Amino acid sequence: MSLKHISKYTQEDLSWARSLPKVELHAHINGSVSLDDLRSLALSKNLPFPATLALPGDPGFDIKDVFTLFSSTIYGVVRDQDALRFVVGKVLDAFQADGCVYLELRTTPKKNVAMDMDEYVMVVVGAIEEWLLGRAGSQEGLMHVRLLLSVDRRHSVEQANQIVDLAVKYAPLHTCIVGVDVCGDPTVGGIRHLVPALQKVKPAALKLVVHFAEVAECPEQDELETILSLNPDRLGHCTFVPSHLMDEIIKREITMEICLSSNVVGGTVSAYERHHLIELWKERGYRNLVLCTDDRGIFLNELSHEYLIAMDILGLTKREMEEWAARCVEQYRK
Ligand SMILES: CNc1ncnc2c1ncn2[C@@H]1O[C@H](COP(=O)(O)O)[C@@H](O)[C@H]1O
Repeated sequence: MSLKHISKYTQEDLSWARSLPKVELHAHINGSVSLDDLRSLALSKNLPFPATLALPGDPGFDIKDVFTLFSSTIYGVVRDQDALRFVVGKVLDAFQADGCVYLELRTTPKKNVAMDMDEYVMVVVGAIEEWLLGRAGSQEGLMHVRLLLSVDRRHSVEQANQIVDLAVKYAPLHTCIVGVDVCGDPTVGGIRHLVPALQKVKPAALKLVVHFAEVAECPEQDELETILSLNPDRLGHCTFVPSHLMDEIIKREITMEICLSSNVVGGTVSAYERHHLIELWKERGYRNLVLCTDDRGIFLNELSHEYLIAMDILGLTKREMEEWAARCVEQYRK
């Protein structure tokens, strides 16, 4: 797993990577909070929290276990407004401490006993605005924070419509809301049924970001073509993209969100040294790539770790890495 992998770096390397101004575009809120923070939260609310969990690094841990962690543990704790506010604050603190200067979070609005989807979005937005207000005028450069509302591939088209409508409704009122993401366990179900809802995103001047070819077994053969027909702004993972579609992505200069540790720890890529980033960077010469953490609470991967790992597997110098990071900052932190 990533922490073991980065043990070869010196403290000086880590400090350098942390001090580098960085962009994070692919971070799920409930996957970015640390399990220790969730444990404390559960304790303070008298909620059950398993003594042992299937965790990254355990034998046989794979991407299915990530989704089990969400359903069996994390959502059992993050289930009211207080908990959600706490989680958002912790995630923002963590990214700021890691040298992130532009953070695009994403989260799936949820209806539960404590709130409906609309209230869920307002709690997240309120927590972000409060966090930013609390740091206005501080010595540290203020991180820019933006938010995508996620549609889960298991949602019905009605749920997806509700989420897209929330993004359309709130984006003009809250500048942090910038678009819609499509996420969820990639091993279950396709997304064709969601197309009528997703088609409304771009005409509303919102970004469309989609998890793309994350696992080898694509639920529906033509799913990838369908996604590309929606003209997405960014694609996440892009692990199992057939060559002709990769040509198309590159021709259109779509940004790819590269999640090294998520893919390796989740077992969809067998080793960092075999990650598709290497082919994209070296053989295809593609540069519209942004390193991301995905679920740093689960994978224990700071964004600065991802930078060190990428530098290592691509054989880049610190200067080259600084140039890459600076290009990302220039592109996203406007
Ligand atoms: C590992 N790769 C991944 N691939 C696809 N979707 C993922 C994911 N990691 C997380 N999520 C999605 O994000 C939700 C948790 O954050 P929020 O409750 O929305 O903040 C998960 O339930 C899943 O749908």
